[in-house]
Amino acid sequence: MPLYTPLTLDDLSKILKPYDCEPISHAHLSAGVENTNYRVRTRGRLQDGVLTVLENRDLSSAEAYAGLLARLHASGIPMPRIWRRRDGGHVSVHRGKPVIVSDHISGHCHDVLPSEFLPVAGRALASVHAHSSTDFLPDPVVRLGESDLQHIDSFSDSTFSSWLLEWHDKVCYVTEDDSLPRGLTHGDLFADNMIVTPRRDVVILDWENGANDYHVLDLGMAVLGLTGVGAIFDANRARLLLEGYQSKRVVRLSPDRLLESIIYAAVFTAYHRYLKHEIADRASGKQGYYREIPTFVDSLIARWSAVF
Ligand SMILES: Nc1ncnc2c1ncn2[C@@H]1O[C@H](COP(=O)(O)OP(=O)(O)OP(=O)(O)O)[C@@H](O)[C@H]1O
Ligand SMILES: N[C@@H](CCO)C(=O)O
Repeated sequence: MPLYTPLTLDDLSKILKPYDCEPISHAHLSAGVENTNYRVRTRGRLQDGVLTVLENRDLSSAEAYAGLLARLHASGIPMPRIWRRRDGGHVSVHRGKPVIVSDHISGHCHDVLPSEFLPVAGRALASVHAHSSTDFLPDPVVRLGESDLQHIDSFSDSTFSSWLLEWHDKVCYVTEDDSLPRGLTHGDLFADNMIVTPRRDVVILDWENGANDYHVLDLGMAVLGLTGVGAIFDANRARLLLEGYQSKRVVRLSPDRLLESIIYAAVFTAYHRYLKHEIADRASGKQGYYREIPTFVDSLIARWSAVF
């Protein structure tokens, strides 16, 4: 992945001063595509940190995001603790870009979550959905608005544009049903946003899509993010994820509603992959990545009844 903001030990030393620690060593974490992440070992803190340059936020949006992370961590959500500066704030600025630091979580970040951890991931998502307050939660992020839909018309892969628009038309009603339970959602529960710890728990990273949204849509995103093997939906993996979720959260899931929520999450994700890797950043090394999603949706529809 591209390294948007290279940082030297000297840069880190300046950034970390308000957190009362001094960097000893640092290493770029190359897995993410949106932000720049470095792991840092410091004198002053026992636990390593992950320093994140929030590449797509201004200072006030970064402060709101950091405040959300701090509140959610304090309420017991399984996520890294964000570091607080001496002056009580969480955000520093490096060359005009906002920077936050969180605890580094030891463990393993899998490309494909091994199936034995799917119930654990389901339980972790249920604990997110059990969060009771909606104070300070951002508005839904997993949405395509009018300008997105107009933009799709201009994509040079016209087969893909038609696929996006047709499916959006069929399933967008899932974002408009106010009778459905809503509350805290993660909005991007893919394997690369989870660390499996040595205690075999799951810690959830990257809350950039965190919002007050429909739980079923978030569960749909998790099915999209965790049940594929290659680009193919696996009914047994979905069963394990849903069993874990339902072991902690007793809800009646409508298979049809969940299927359409997964497809909405798929349309949203495919659209953003196209924007990111085919238009905005053709050097990301992920060209053609969006094509996995229509393949996933075909296999999902063919195999969905095997889940129940
Ligand atoms: N607190 C942490 N502890 C351990 N590893 C971390 C931590 N934060 C990030 N990482 C590692 O860095 C990778 C990228 O992190 P993250 O997903 O937050 O970045 P991003 O650029 O926002 O990525 P994307 O938008 O592609 O999901 C993770 O997949 C994980 O391997
Ligand atoms: N989960 C997204 C990446 C954004 O975090 C994807 O698979 O394209």
